[in-house]
Amino acid sequence: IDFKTTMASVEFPSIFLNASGVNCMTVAEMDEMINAACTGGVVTKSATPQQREGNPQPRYYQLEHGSINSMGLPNAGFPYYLDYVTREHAKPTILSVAGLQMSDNIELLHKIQASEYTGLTELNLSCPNVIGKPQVAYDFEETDALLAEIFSFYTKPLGVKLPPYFDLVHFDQMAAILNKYPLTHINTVNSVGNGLWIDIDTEKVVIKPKQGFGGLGGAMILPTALANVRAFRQRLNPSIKIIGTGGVTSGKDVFMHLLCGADMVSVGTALLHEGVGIFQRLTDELATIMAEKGYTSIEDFRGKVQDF
Ligand SMILES: C=Cc1c(C(=O)O)[nH]c(=O)[nH]c1=O
Repeated sequence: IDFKTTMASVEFPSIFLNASGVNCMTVAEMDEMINAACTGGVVTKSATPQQREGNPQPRYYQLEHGSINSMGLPNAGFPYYLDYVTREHAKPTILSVAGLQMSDNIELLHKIQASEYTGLTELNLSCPNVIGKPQVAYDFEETDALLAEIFSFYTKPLGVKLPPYFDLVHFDQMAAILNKYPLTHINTVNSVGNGLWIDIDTEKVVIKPKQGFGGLGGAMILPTALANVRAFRQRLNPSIKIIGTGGVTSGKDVFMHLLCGADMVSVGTALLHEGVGIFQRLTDELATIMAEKGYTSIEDFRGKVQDF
């Protein structure tokens, strides 16, 4: 069974990607993603105009059923990632960018528009860990204004990385905004913002930044991720594809994301813990499920989750 897929006329040899932020900070990590079996390509760490150290450590902690992080957008800086994605690679790249304010986002997209890069870009509207900065995608007016400004000049393939929403009216409002713009895709969900975990022996929080508040990932956020994938698939123009992210640790989870309508699936927390070998495992497990059910193509079941 081949799991290749096409998004914005870019052919991905597999539906699997890394979640931005995991295994994608350096050339070595991005090359490892591209060279690994069963990956569709690589998504870069969200790039800011300048290189950033990020928040003080410890800023990541593994929980029993997931993770909590307040990395603070550490990255090598926009030129580093633009240079990487502009070079030839065996598989496609998605350049992730995250401004620290509106003007950064506009500036970065002007630079990409003017560059040689013709691949996909993903605008991260959902970083929960830049101290003092709200997630743009929770401000509907700002998101609308930003996309209007961007699409007044940007003509290359562009998607957005969204935070999870938890209210059906918010899905309606956000989808109505997104449907106004020629987006190639949405990537949903980013981490569930500002969770908290405590070590009861020390009675202290487990990460240093933001008094222990950080974005949640991993198995425990799978139900939230599935709801966001399904809700946006139901509401968005079919031309806007969906990268399903959040909570994937097994072929079953991939199958559920696809049933909800995901076109591609990305893996964060589980990739960090298992390494790039996870993509062969997810491929094999998904193929086994499909064989058991008599499906020969993802199109046999994509988006076909049934109501009760
Ligand atoms: C880009 C910053 C992000 C970060 C971070 O660098 O703190 N963590 C996340 O879980 N999601 C993000 O979008």
